[in-house]
Amino acid sequence: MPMTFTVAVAGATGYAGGELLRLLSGHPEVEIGALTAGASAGSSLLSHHQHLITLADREVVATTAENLSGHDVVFLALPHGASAEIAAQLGQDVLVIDAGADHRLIDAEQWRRFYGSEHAGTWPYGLPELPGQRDVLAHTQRVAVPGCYPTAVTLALLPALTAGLVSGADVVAVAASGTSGAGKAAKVNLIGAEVMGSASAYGVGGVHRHVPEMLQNFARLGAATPTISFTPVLAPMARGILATVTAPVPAGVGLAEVRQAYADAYAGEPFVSLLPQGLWPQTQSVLGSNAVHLQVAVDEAAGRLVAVCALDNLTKGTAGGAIQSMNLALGLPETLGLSAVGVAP
Ligand SMILES: NC(=O)C1=CN([C@@H]2O[C@H](COP(=O)(O)OP(=O)(O)OC[C@H]3O[C@@H](n4cnc5c(N)ncnc54)[C@H](OP(=O)(O)O)[C@@H]3O)[C@@H](O)[C@H]2O)C=CC1
Ligand SMILES: CC(=O)N[C@@H](CCC(=O)OP(=O)(O)O)C(=O)O
Repeated sequence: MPMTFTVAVAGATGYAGGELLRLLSGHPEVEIGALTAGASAGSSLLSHHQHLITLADREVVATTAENLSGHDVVFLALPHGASAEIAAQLGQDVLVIDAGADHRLIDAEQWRRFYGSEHAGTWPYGLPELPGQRDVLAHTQRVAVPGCYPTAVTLALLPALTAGLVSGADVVAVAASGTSGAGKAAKVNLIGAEVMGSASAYGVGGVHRHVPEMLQNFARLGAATPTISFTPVLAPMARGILATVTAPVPAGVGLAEVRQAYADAYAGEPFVSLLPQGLWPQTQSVLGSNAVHLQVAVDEAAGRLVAVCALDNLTKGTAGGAIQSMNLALGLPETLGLSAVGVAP
């Protein structure tokens, strides 16, 4: 094993690629190698990410197996489909970490239904907080990084599911996301005049492609027949996700029991925190960090547990989670190069 690992980033000009490079620039055990993209190959990295000043001399090249070869680690931050295509051309000896969705789902039929293409197969899922998942990630050359909403919704409900306080049926989740979650490609609904001062729901009615990923995670956590109604909301901010997740809880289950389950489940977690009572998660507190902030309540009149979760979609929701998984797969300390401290205000 080398002391320093060489790392390539495909999709370097996008938002996920940019966040990967911001974090990798401060990682003590990596050396940044090839940076690739699509149509913008041939341009300077700084023309896409002015904040990455320490990489000012770098040029973006085409996303080819040849340009990505010769590295210890390859991060894929490409659109769905493109990552599976290039991944199939990379050797088994290289650690490949896919920030996209191509290798997340187990069920090929669900993939076809929500993504409308052929299933590329299933890779180990890069959510170390799932029980037993650190062992899986410690012995893998392939990682499928979770979607940003599934990370928030899964971590919001994980302790309640593993403690048997909720069954995973009749879950309702509403999550507001910053616009960087939609990527950097120009779209009319993302221009300033449409987004500034306005929040809007989209993907309503069980059609968002993160639904099967959330249900898959609930099943991993013991839910026999999970169901979820998920509504994403576009919020007028660049980064951050605030997810409110509710589920039926049996009569007699009180806040003290619920809080204990969350405190126990996340006691040793470096990035996931149950906030002290009275504090509610806010996106500004986690921005730029790999932190996940949680708070819980029991709505006795409604008979539902309420869990609120905040994370940064580009950090724990993508690039930070990817680097956390990389650290585990390379045998490095899991938290290396990552911070749990946000940049508020
Ligand atoms: N943004 C987020 O919060 C999250 C993103 N993800 C996933 O990460 C991946 C990247 O997302 P994001 O950064 O937001 O997207 P962006 O649109 O911001 O970036 C996409 C990147 O892929 C490159 N690219 C596009 N098409 C091709 C192609 N055919 N061949 C090679 N390169 C190509 C683009 O290069 P060029 O400049 O040349 O167009 C760009 O570098 C996606 O799979 C997304 O779903 C996952 C979780 C959260
Ligand atoms: C605000 C916004 O548009 N968010 C994206 C989710 C981003 C994400 O997690 O990406 P994957 O495509 O890799 O799953 C969306 O809803 O499609």
